[in-house]
Amino acid sequence: METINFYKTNEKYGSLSNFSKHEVYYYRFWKTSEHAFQGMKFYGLSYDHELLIASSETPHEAAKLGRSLSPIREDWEEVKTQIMYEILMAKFIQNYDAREVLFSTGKNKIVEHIKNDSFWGYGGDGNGDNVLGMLLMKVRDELEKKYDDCIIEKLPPEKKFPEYTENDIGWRMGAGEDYLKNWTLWFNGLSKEDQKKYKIFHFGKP
Ligand SMILES: Nc1nc(O)c(N)c(N[C@@H]2O[C@H](COP(=O)(O)O)[C@@H](O)[C@H]2O)n1
Repeated sequence: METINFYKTNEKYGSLSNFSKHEVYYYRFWKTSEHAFQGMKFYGLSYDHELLIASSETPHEAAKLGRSLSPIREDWEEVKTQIMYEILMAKFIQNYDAREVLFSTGKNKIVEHIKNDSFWGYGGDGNGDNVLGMLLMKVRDELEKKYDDCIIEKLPPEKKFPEYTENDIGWRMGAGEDYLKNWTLWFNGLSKEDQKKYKIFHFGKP
């Protein structure tokens, strides 16, 4: 088994970094998964801080803000790993090209090669916890297993809500609106080949 190190976003495995340019929808739209992670430190606590991070231009700015603004959520240490997992799931479901990079790591070990972070990364001497690498491997293994099933199980909006007509107000509010928004993000994140497969499965033609 090889070890795959990643750090800089312009390198081969750069899409695995939270700093890679992949938009994520997680409670709201964020420019990168780093924006999402840093913003969640203030979720339900300070909308102003959340908004400041959401509107920051780069993931570096988002990280700087997230590490300097205060106070952060009291439960942050307990919830941060689960939140990172959910954000990564969202990122790799919603971004086909990033998912391809993740899948290209095969069964190999993934390590965030960062010297000054011994929680999320390898920590300089290899004794770091590498939590980000562990989560990426978990997301990779779960998505690889479920992806095909997911394509088949996720109903098109018109099949999920057969009572709604094409211009129904139900698509612009409540459950119909949420489903349509999430479904569109999910569908747009599929490869062209998977979109075709999905249409054939549900509608009998691409
Ligand atoms: N590029 C980069 N620079 C650093 O200094 C880092 N610590 C990281 N690691 C990433 O930072 C995020 C966590 O930040 P907190 O310190 O918990 O606020 C997470 O995305 C790590 O992957 N990256």
